[in-house]
Amino acid sequence: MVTGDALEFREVGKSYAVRGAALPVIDGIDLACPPGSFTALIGPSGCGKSTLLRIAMGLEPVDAGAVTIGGQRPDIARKAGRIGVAFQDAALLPWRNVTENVALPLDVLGRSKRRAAAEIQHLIALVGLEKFRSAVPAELSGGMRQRVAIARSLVTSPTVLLMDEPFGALDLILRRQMNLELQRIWLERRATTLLVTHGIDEAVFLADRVVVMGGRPGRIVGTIDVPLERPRPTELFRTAAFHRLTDEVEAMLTGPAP
Ligand SMILES: Nc1ncnc2c1ncn2[C@@H]1O[C@H](COP(=O)(O)OP(=O)(O)OP(=O)(O)O)[C@@H](O)[C@H]1O
Repeated sequence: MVTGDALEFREVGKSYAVRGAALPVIDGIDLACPPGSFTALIGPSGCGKSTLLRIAMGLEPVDAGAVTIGGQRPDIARKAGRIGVAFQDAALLPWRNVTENVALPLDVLGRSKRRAAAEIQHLIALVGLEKFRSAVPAELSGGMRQRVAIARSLVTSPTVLLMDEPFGALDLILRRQMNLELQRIWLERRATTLLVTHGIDEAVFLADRVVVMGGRPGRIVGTIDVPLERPRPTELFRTAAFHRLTDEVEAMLTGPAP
């Protein structure tokens, strides 16, 4: 089993230059994700969630504070294959089949695909696509493409998994099914996971805790722990305990009633 690395944001601040002026996007973000934890990040559009993920990937520099993965800089962790990423757009290469798309991060890192052949097949089975190994993306549904993207995100055995609305484009039924699958995969792999989502249900169903952000500049307004046992069944979506938690997240997200 892969052991997750700690992912830590310490007093992170970031501005973008917009028409000559510095526009603060996030400010004073302090967030420690312990090894093997699952954190969901939720907040209004434009509050800087994707920016935080890009910083954690080492793709954006910070203006203040620091982010570390297992105590190291994110760009170093990324180049060592310790970060897996999955986004709303599965972004598969249309000319590559499922096996070749899953293997893509190995090509990028210059690693041997031959040595990883068994792991690639294991991941394809893990996301339920054994029969589609040789299919190209045009032959797959949206949900199947997203499964390929999740298998691809795990192929370097990352210790940290960063997901930005991975199921945002899917309908509710498929989304719930993918939530169950992601839970199963996470229970098997235990990478430290940070999931950005607009779905309060999805956040509570999957995470150990839900971190709520507020906007302009983006900052953390609160955290709600989810003390529900795993594996969590889909019946959970209909329980009072679940609704108490989603109500709590919603209240924090929308602020006090006028
Ligand atoms: N490269 C950039 N240059 C200038 N401004 C940017 C840049 N990238 C993002 N922004 C701005 O930073 C803010 C935060 O964007 P970000 O995409 O991180 O928000 P988000 O919370 O992920 O939003 P959403 O939920 O809509 O995806 C937005 O106001 C956006 O316009």
